[in-house]
Amino acid sequence: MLSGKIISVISGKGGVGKSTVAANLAVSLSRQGKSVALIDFDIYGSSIPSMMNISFGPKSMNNKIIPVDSHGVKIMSMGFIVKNNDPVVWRGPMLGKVINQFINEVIWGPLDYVVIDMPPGTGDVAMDVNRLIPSSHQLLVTTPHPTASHVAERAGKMASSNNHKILGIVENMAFFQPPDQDAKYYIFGKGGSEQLASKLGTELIAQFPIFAPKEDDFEPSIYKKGSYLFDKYNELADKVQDSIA
Ligand SMILES: Nc1ncnc2c1ncn2[C@@H]1O[C@H](COP(=O)(O)OP(=O)(O)OP(=O)(O)O)[C@@H](O)[C@H]1O
Repeated sequence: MLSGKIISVISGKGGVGKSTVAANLAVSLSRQGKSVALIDFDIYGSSIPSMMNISFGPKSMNNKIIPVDSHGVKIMSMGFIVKNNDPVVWRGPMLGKVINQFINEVIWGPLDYVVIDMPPGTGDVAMDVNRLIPSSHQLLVTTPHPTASHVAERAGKMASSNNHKILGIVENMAFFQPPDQDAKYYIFGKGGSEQLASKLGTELIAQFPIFAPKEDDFEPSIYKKGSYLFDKYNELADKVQDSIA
C-alpha cells in the first residue's frame, strides 16, 4: 500500500522538463533523509528508467513487486511494463489496473513522499490518472514561452477542478547564462510563468536555467553535488516540504 504525501509533477506540453523535475526533486528529498517513491505514469514518453540509469526491471516476491532502488529512491515506471519501447494504446480500464497495481501490489514500505511523473497535457490519460489518484499536491512545469504557459494553464485548471492542490509553478529552461558571465539570455521568452501563476492563483516556486546534466555521466539526468542546479533542487525540496507540512 502506498503511504506518504503525494506530489504530482504535471505539464501542459511535453518536453518542458517534467520528468527531469520529478526525478531531481525525488532525489533531493531522498538526500535530505526522507523516504521517497518516484512513480512514472508518463506512458507516452516514459523516461525515468533511462534518466536514472536503470537497466533492469523490478523483482517480485510472494506475488508482490519490489520497486527498483536508484539514488535511494524507490521507483516504479510504466517503462518497466511497456517492453522494447513499443507503442501502446492505453484505455481507462487498463490504465486503472496498472495504477491499482502500482499502488496496492508494490512493497513500498513506509514513505514520506511519493513523487509522480504524470503524462503531459489534458488528454484522456492525464484525466484518468488525475481521477484514479484522487488528491495530490501538484507542481506545474512550464517553459517561459507564452505558448507553453498558455497550454500549461489548461493543465493547471484541470488539476484544480479535481481534488488536487497546485503547490506552484516550476519554470524550466528559464534562461541561459554562459559560464563566467553575468548576462542572462531569455531564449524562450520571459514573464509567461509569472502571468500563469497569477492566473491560477499560485506562485512561481522555482526557476531553473538551461543547464543540461552531463549526458555521459553515470546518472544522465541527475544534477551533481556542486552544480548550481543541485542547490536549486534542494531549495525546491525545502519549499515543497514547507508548503505541504
Ligand atoms: N533545465 C534544463 N536545461 C537543459 N536541458 C534540460 C533542462 N531540463 C530538461 N532538459 C532536457 O530536455 C529534455 C526533455 O526533458 P524531460 O524528458 O524531462 O521533459 P518532459 O517534459 O518530461 O518530456 P515528456 O513529456 O516528453 O516526457 C531532456 O533531454 C532533458 O535532459
